[in-house]
Amino acid sequence: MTINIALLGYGTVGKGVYRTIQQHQGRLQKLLGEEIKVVAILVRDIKKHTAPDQSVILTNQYEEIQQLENVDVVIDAIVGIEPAVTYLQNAIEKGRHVITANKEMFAEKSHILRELAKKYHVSVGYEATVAGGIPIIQTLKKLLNANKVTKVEGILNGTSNFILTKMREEQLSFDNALALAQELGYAEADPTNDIEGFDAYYKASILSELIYGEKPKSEQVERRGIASIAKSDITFFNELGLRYKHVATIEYAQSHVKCAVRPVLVESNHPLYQVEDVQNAIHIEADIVGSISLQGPGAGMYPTASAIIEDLIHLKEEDRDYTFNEESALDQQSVKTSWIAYGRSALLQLPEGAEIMKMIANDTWVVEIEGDLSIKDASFIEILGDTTRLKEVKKIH
Ligand SMILES: NC(=O)C1=CN([C@@H]2O[C@H](COP(=O)(O)OP(=O)(O)OC[C@H]3O[C@@H](n4cnc5c(N)ncnc54)[C@H](OP(=O)(O)O)[C@@H]3O)[C@@H](O)[C@H]2O)C=CC1
Ligand SMILES: N[C@@H](CC=O)C(=O)O
Repeated sequence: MTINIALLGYGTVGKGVYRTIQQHQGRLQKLLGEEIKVVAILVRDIKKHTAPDQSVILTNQYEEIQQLENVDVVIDAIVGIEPAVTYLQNAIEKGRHVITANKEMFAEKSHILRELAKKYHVSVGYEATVAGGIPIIQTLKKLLNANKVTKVEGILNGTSNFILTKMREEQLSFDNALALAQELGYAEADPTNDIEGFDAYYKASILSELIYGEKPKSEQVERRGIASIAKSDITFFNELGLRYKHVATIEYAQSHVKCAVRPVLVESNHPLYQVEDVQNAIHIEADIVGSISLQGPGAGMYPTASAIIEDLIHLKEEDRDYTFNEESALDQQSVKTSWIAYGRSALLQLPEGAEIMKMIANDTWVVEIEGDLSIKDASFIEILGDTTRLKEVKKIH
């Protein structure tokens, strides 16, 4: 018996999937009990490509793939909401399992595909949509069997973490670091998605739907990118013991999902401080188990292929609702958060109740507030980690 696959897209991810299936055929056969064969590949511009094997149909017409009678699984490694969602709907209606790496599409249209898949008794795999090679979806599904997840915090975009690391470590300009991320296959076709936080927001949204059964309302999401962070700021804060990281947070509070994607400053004893280059990391807080952290490559050809192959292995698993949204006393507690107030004007805008803890450089203060800061301004940057370790300096003025 053979599991026949149609691959939509033959770029970084599509090629990674094809090569992985070829190179690990023996292992896959042992796991699945069947041979795995890519029978067709869809691309947009056929002139750019050659079929990797004579037996593989290479086409730019989806209808050709839809008409094939022997396809069991369709893997989506193309870009954007349409035509991907229509292709996958058609595939499901034909009784095919689908696997997607396409976060933009899945963040928007997951409900349509999952409902349709239930009706046609097929599965929808989406491990590759979040955090590249980190098996976060499977981990959460296992965790959610017993736990209520109270908060998820993490670096979910490999490209922006790579850029921030290269700007700090190698003094690369923003543009050169981005160009390198594109060359390495980490960035999205439109890298605005990476650097402006859309990609991390799509991923947070997918996690939110799995954990809380609902997506954050886009108009309530604070989404800020990294494009305005200057190399001089990175160096300045690095010398004070703080690293810029682009962090996504999701939690359930006051009966709705709260989501933010923004640059923060991380102190050296915080786990995210060491998460560098294209690495992603996810910290999960859950009520029974406590805290769990996962770290691994967040983008690239083989890490993403690994996530897609995992979905192949879990193909016949049922999709069910994992959500526990009852609020606990813990959800109601307001915690203190630490911020850098950067520049004299920031100090003048401090909200009532804010406490100035110390001055760590000229015109740079650590302040503490209850809960989140309502002022969304670049002169306030949240700090993660132990701020008592930051050195106090004498006031200069
Ligand atoms: N790169 C990464 O690290 C990761 C990417 N992803 C997601 O995986 C997907 C693919 O990413 P990636 O491989 O990097 O992208 P690439 O740009 O490298 O490749 C995209 C492929 O899809 C094909 N394609 C795009 N649009 C269409 C269309 N409308 N019809 C047919 N074919 C189309 C392109 O064809 P052609 O070559 O002819 O232009 C190309 O082969 C994206 O949704 C991305 O968000 C997810 C996790 C990680
Ligand atoms: N562009 C994305 C690719 C993986 O999801 C990223 O950089 O994280």
